[in-house]
Amino acid sequence: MRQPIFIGVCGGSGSGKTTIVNRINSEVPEKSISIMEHDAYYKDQSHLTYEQRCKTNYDHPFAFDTDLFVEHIKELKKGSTIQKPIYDYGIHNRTKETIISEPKEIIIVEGLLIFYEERIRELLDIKIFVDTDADIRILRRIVRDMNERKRSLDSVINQYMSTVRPAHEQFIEPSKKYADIIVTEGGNNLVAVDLMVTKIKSLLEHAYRA
Ligand SMILES: Nc1ncnc2c1ncn2[C@@H]1O[C@H](COP(=O)(O)OP(=O)(O)O)[C@@H](O)[C@H]1O
Ligand SMILES: Nc1ccn([C@@H]2O[C@H](COP(=O)(O)O)[C@@H](O)[C@H]2O)c(=O)n1
Repeated sequence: MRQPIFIGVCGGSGSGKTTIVNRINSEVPEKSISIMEHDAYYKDQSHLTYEQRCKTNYDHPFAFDTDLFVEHIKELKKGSTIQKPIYDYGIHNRTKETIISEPKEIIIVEGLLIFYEERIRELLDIKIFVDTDADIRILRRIVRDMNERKRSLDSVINQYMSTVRPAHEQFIEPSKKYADIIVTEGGNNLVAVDLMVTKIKSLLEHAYRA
């Protein structure tokens, strides 16, 4: 197998990164893509109590174990299999389990800060930024965090004002300039999904022929 192609999908929280990645993944041949979520690499916080973990700033680069993330991406690039951490937003911590991630032809790297972090950015072959207005992002985040991440409305609003919004302005929005492609609206942008799927299928065809 040739070296994998790394496609980065970046954007603010609630922009639709996960939705677009899942859509692309469901439309390409089975088992041709591995997904590397930067969120899975939030630092292990087992030494802290739950109350202390609630106070962590999860939107700052310090919250992530980017060393391990970069090491794992490089392992995949070399053709090795990795043990990817599994993150549980409900307890603000990694679980004890890991999941095997294999070096497929296409590797999608997803996260808030993947374009901000130069050492991640430089490993990406194609960089896509999902650009969604702030009002839409916060509305989506309220619904998702209350339904899926067991958060109260008050906690979502407080977190948004104290860390999510400032980090978006400081780290995420300025990193948009590194994008090769800017996709509006996220997962329901079917034209963007179709373009990416077509590109990936063509890369796969060349990989099999090479
Ligand atoms: N185009 C869209 N229209 C409506 N809801 C969307 C759209 N894209 C994503 N969502 C919803 O918004 C929430 C956040 O989307 P998600 O893909 O998790 O964003 P991100 O990974 O960027 O934080 C999810 O509940 C998702 O179902
Ligand atoms: N324990 C945690 C860890 C992260 N978050 C928030 O998740 C956001 C990133 O995930 P997206 O799918 O929305 O990109 C980030 O903005 C963190 O605030 C959290 O709330 N709790």
